[in-house]
Amino acid sequence: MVYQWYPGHMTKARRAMQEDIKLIDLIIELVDARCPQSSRNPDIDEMGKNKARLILLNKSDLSDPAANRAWTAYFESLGFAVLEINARSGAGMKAIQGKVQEACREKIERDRKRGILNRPVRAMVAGIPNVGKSTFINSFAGKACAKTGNKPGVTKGKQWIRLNKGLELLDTPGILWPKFEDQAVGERLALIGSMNDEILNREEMALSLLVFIGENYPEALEKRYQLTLDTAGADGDAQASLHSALALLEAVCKSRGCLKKGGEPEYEKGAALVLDDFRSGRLGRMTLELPKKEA
Ligand SMILES: Nc1nc2c(ncn2[C@@H]2O[C@H](COP(=O)(O)OP(=O)(O)OP(=O)(O)O)[C@@H](O)[C@H]2O)c(=O)[nH]1
Repeated sequence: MVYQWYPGHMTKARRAMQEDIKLIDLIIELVDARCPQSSRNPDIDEMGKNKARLILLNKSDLSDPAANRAWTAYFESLGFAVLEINARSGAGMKAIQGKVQEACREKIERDRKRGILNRPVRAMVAGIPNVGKSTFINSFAGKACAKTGNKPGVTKGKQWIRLNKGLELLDTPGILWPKFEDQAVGERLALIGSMNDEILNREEMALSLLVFIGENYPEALEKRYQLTLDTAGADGDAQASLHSALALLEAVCKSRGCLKKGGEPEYEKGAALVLDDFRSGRLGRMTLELPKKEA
């Protein structure tokens, strides 16, 4: 689905979410495990401040396992329940119930003190576009369930998916919009494919991705493109590193046969290939950002 980021759309999404939040106990916040900070909107912390929270690091099949652990520890240190999942394959789903209990411990305790026993936890899924909300709902609740709310004109009011005696899920996810705090956030969101590629410069994206990979996962370049990294130019000099990025893209083009008739590299094609290799995980599991260390 292609989204247009205009204020009217955002305001509407935010208002809808604020209404829905009143109905629930728990927010299940999906973030992209490849860039958990850039793919969340911290406004949710304000909007959902009185609600329990479970953060799901989705697409963890594509992210670096060590980074997943670092992010889990980071979000736990902020007081959230956290779980790595793969909504597409269903990996991690079995552990969700336990995490829901963990996140809602206070609510369950409060209910018990008031003599309310076994009141189901009501939850909503929230996240930015393309983070995997629908896939998660389908996979978690089962395809048949998630579709019941999808009948225009038939459905009135809110649809709840009863997952078990203890948990009900609002069938419409809350849409958050990304927060472009700085250029790096926008770049990471573009790299994971959560923005329309048409408006972006694929060559520039591929160049900065290649530099990032060369610095952080050099073995991936060797494995996928048979490139051995020449460290010349990696001395922090912007001009030099741009030069080496171009050299990298050129080498990728040569290695994968992205060449024009005369043998010149076809950069556009090579760039598209690098982006696709990254997004599909063919370059290996990678994470674009790590939690910031507290000073
Ligand atoms: N590799 C991988 N892909 C996933 C995972 N979860 C979802 N996807 C893919 O990510 C893409 C987006 O998933 P959706 O479920 O449509 O995301 P959404 O958040 O509902 O998107 P919007 O409807 O745009 O808000 C789809 O191509 C999914 O197959 C996952 O855990 N791993």
